[in-house]
Amino acid sequence: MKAIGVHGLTKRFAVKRKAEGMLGSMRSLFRPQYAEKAAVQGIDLEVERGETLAFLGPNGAGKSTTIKMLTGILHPTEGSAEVLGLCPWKDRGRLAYRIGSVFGQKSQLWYHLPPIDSFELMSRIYELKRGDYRSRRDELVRRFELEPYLHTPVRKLSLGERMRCEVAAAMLHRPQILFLDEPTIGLDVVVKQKIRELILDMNRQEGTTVFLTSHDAGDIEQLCRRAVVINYGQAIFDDTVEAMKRDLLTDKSIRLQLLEPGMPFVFEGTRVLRQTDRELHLSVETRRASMEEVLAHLVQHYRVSDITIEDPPMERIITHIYAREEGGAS
Ligand SMILES: Nc1ncnc2c1ncn2[C@@H]1O[C@H](COP(=O)(O)OP(=O)(O)OP(=O)(O)O)[C@@H](O)[C@H]1O
Repeated sequence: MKAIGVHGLTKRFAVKRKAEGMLGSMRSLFRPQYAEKAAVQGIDLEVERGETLAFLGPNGAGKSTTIKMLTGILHPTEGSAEVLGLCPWKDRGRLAYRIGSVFGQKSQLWYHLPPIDSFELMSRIYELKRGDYRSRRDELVRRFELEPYLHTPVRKLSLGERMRCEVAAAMLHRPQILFLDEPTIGLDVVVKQKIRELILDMNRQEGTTVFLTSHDAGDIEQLCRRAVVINYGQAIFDDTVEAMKRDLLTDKSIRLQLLEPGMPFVFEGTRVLRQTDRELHLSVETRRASMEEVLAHLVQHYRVSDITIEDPPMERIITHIYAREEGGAS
């Protein structure tokens, strides 16, 4: 069943054009001139219920604007969208009962209240039955380990503590879709990991659809099965995260620990990144050199104590997609 269907979704903003110089500034003050800026340009997208989708793109690509349209915060200039069978900007109120959102840069909790009071207020806003609310709250407090912070005003919590409360708050009413805009920004690795595990748990146990934007490769790899990449407001890639890695992984890295110094390494299709008496670090272009042959060559010519083979980091893969688009290749 479909969770999200989007056709030709477009958003253009009217931005003030500031004339140069003092006189120009005065003129724009009294007679402002506007130009159109296209933030999202005709996006088509279908997301099935229970899917975990990474919605990716460089800064300013139009990700947040798309999420704002899908959650009903913004009206599009053109196009249509259906989220859980509702039009987000026309049925924003009804949709709010069925979706949850976390904006990493913006708190949804009441700043001066402790989280427990925010949860209570939200339960009223979402009109949850008392018994259901209490059992859900207690379950989330246990899973997210929130007990120590429940009674501390949000303003006194650390970013990591607050974000755990934010994600729990977004899940209080058992949303069918969770929109996450940079949910782990600024968090340390341990808290990031915890938040990812909790979101994945929700997806697996409750079938929650996850729509995530993030610049964090770990979020994408660990949370999402599918990736859509947008640039200049248009979708330029739509496939599984696995396929994104497979198609674009044109190199691998091999790191050897050596028992004794070896000869300078030379092999067609490879590049030496570092060679010392005890270490050899190579990059292998897999379209030009077979990994099997490179490994056989290494074992034959060097005394090896340890060997590690690594894929390039996700950041590089995504950078590659953007660069490919910039270069006009398909
Ligand atoms: N209210 C607005 N008025 C004018 N322009 C806007 C407005 N909101 C967004 N934009 C512009 O629309 C474009 C897309 O912005 P958006 O915030 O959707 O990008 P993003 O992909 O979420 O970027 P980031 O990764 O930096 O968060 C940007 O060029 C931005 O400056």
